[in-house]
Amino acid sequence: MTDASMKVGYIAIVGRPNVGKSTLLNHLIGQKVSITSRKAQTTRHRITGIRTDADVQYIFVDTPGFQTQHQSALNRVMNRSVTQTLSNVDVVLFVIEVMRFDARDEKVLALLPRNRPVVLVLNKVDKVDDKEKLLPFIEKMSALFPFAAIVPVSAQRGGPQLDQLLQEIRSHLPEGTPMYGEDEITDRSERFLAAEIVREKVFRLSGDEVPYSVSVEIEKFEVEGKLRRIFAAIIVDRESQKPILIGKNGEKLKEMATQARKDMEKLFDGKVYLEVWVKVKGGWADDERALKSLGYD
Ligand SMILES: Nc1nc2c(ncn2[C@@H]2O[C@H](COP(=O)(O)OP(=O)(O)OP(=O)(O)O)[C@@H](O)[C@H]2O)c(=O)[nH]1
Repeated sequence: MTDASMKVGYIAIVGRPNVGKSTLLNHLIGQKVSITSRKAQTTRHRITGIRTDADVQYIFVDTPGFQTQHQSALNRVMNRSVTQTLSNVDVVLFVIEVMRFDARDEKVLALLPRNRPVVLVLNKVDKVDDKEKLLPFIEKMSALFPFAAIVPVSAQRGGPQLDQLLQEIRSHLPEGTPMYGEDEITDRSERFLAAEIVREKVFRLSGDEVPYSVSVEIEKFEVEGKLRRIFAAIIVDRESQKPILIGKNGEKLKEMATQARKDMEKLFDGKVYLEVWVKVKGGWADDERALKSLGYD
């Protein structure tokens, strides 16, 4: 299929943690693909969201939260990933919280490419009572960088501002042939998305007690007509972290699994049977589980 009037391109979303990048992505593609959480830094994977309209295909690249507080190896890798992402896209969306521009935003600003269009997205405008204050803020921001455009939005509420943002992005995309089918919203597998959903629930429901080293592995993913059977392991480093996730009488784990299952059913548009358990990395629990799972079918 070659269609000269079709525009196709990559868009990176950058910004310090918690400005609403994941929320924005979810609204722009109309489905919950990237994970969001009140807790900063939950997006560790590079996630691609795809939106296909009649004459344009937007391929969104979500980047890990830009970490400016600690200089761990992980954070350095994350920052490097921001830089790499930016050198491979057609448009950069730099997201900040409207009326706020702090030292952390400044560090992200320093990474922005000069040879690509950068659109400044002022998110959370719903929090601004006095809209008159907006204009001076926009003026202040436009003096900092040659932005291609400055668009105020509420990623949470959506509305016409998001259409305006899409139009703005479209104007910077090159003409091309669509790379994905119309109904594809992500090139990530359902397996990957299932793991992301479970991981989001872990962060949402266990507050600050759980370290970022927690990961989720999908050990089995079976599809039977419209039913999906998903077996997910939450992997922790130490035995002592297990009870935090499991909770009293297993209640916390049960709640995580219930919420995750509901999200999955919405996303996959079908029934989900979900089993979630906590596993200590490299521990004996692996073997026990492996044995147990043999007898499942
Ligand atoms: N009031 C308001 N809150 C918003 C808006 N957009 C996002 N939020 C909230 O801001 C918080 C952070 O949103 P995320 O989308 O997880 O932020 P993020 O930038 O992806 O964060 P990291 O993954 O940590 O980099 C959540 O509690 C959102 O509900 C908005 O337009 N208005």
